[in-house]
Amino acid sequence: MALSFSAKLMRGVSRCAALVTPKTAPTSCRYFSSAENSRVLVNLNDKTGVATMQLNRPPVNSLNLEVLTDMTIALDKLQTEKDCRGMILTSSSPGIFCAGLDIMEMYNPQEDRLREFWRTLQELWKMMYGSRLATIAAINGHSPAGGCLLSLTCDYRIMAQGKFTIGLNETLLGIVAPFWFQDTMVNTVGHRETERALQLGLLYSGENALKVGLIDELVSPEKVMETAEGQMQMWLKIPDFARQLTKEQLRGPTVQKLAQHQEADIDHFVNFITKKAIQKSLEMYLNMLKQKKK
Ligand SMILES: CCCCC/C=C/C(=O)SCCNC(=O)CCNC(=O)[C@H](O)C(C)(C)COP(=O)(O)OP(=O)(O)OC[C@H]1O[C@@H](n2cnc3c(N)ncnc32)[C@H](O)[C@@H]1OP(=O)(O)O
Repeated sequence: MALSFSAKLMRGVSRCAALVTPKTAPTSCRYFSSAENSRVLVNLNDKTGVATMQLNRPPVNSLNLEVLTDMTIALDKLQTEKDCRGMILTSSSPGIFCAGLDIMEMYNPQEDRLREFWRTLQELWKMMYGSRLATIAAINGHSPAGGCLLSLTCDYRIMAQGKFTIGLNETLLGIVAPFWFQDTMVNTVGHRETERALQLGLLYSGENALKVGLIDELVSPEKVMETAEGQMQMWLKIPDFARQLTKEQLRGPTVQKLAQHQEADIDHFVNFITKKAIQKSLEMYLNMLKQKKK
């Protein structure tokens, strides 16, 4: 019998999210670590109640089914830790925050896996966007497409200065950002800027992202984490219930919209991505990525 998503999540939690304290860990830090979930590195500081989740899938932290599953399991686990109040999302590879969805999941896909991949992304998005935790994205490198989406689910974004870019560039791949990607962007930068950004597949420099409000701060790469930690302290000064209810009022309707159309969105995604013309566009984009290296 097929397991529901939440049943899979629970199975995953008991399987891999045990809290382990390595000998070298500071006593206030608990690490969620096991060979199985090392694609995301998570630790929770018991003194501050702040967790750090690092994407850890070199070379570019592209999001495949396994990474998305591990993130979902880790976030679920953190949210059930009553002392955990905030989370900083970052990458273990300075220079690359996240290259977005793993294009190989969408190129020549097996339908069952493709469906599971998309459902897991939907679930992660709903959990992140509606999280009870205060969430801050410490964007320490490039953040296109799904990487930008992940950062947009957070409450605050800090990006590293440099030649890094961020944006929902799906149209450059010949694909279309679904309505809930668009909604998240509209809620952040407004309708007009989203129209321009999504149609043109804009990848913003840090300076331009700051101008349009896609990020909240632009700091030198070595200051990204300490800025995130400082900002988190401000968010945690607010009583949790007041902050959480306010977030729920603002974001709840957007989350509900996807929840109500989730199955139709999966059908639409599978139907769209498996079209010959779309497969051709993905192939050309993958070739372009490879050519860029030569
Ligand atoms: C209805 C449909 C909706 C679908 C919504 C889709 C959302 C998405 O997120 S689609 C993915 C969009 N992502 C991108 O456009 C980013 C593509 N990548 C890049 O631009 C760059 O890789 C970079 C700026 C993120 C990093 O550049 P650099 O450090 O120079 O690294 P390389 O380009 O050499 O990449 C190394 C290696 O990784 C492969 N790769 C990069 N991104 C992806 C990806 N998203 N998925 C799969 N593979 C990726 C790249 O091809 C290289 O592979 P090798 O040549 O085999 O080493």
